[in-house]
Amino acid sequence: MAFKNPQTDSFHWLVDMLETVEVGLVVLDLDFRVQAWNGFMENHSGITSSQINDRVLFEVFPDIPEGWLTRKVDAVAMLNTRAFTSWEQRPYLFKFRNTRPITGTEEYMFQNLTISPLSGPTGEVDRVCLLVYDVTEFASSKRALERANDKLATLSITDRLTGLLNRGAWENLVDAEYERFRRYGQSATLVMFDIDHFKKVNDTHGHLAGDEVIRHTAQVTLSNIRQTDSAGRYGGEEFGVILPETDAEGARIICERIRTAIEESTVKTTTGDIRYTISVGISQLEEGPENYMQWLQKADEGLYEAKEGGRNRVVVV
Ligand SMILES: Nc1nc2c(ncn2[C@@H]2O[C@H](COP(=O)(O)OP(=O)(O)OP(=O)(O)O)[C@@H](O)[C@H]2O)c(=O)[nH]1
Repeated sequence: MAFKNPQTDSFHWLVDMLETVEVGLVVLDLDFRVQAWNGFMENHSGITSSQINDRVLFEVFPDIPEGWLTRKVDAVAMLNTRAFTSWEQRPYLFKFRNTRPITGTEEYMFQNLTISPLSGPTGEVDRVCLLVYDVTEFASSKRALERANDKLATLSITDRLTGLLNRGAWENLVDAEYERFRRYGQSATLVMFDIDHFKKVNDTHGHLAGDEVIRHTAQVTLSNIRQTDSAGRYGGEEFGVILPETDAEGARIICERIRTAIEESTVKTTTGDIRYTISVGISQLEEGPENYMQWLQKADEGLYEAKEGGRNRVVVV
């Protein structure tokens, strides 16, 4: 390690210690010329202290964000105070490959960084010391945990068969839409629909083919609604869609499109081709329902009427 001119013998053991410690230690003068570079930095960069000694850091490591580090170091030197950056703000300063076996999935070493002012004999800050901590294991497990939590959060609101919202999540949105109407008077329309004679599909073609029909229904629905609309699987073969800022007539057009698309399509399964239809109930939110459940009930009445009226139709209530 290139600590220049250690003054006394007793200084050597201190240098040895800093040489072997599992933390990166770099001393820079205020022109960013490297004055010290310990074993950790040598091992991970492949650059020895004699190779980098007195060279400008940014010339050896062009990846280092020069503007950012300059601002940090200037502030440290001017205020004579330490600065800290965590891997969450900036994953690393030195792009070192991650070599740890346990966290082998991470390509680069995550680093926390401390920058400390160092004063010369006159008491003026004329150097800074960078301490580079390898926090890959911690960062890696935290990121894995975050990914797992995200996945769990998604799973807990998603219907496995169709990828639509599950009943609980969808009902929460119906509730939220109802509250928006109560507070801001923003209208919305609710759609409930159900596959006609679905029991016969299952009985004739089997449960797996029935599942295929349910999936197909979800796909047709998704491809006919906007991103701001929310589709959910309400029950076995019953679906719901919230259409914000849409009136009943607008909803009827969308629902007719879905109904026709399904009527005209064929689901090909290993047990044969399946043709099927759906019945649809529509309820625009106006004064009347006292809670979201009553709104749901109204749309369901429309669905019931559609079934009673002969199925394969859309009824607005
Ligand atoms: N394959 C499959 N079938 C399901 C699923 N969930 C519910 N079912 C079936 O869906 C059928 C629903 O039947 P019914 O409620 O009698 O209604 P339907 O035969 O569709 O008749 P109508 O609604 O009156 O037109 C039942 O046979 C359930 O077993 C599922 O996830 N997969």
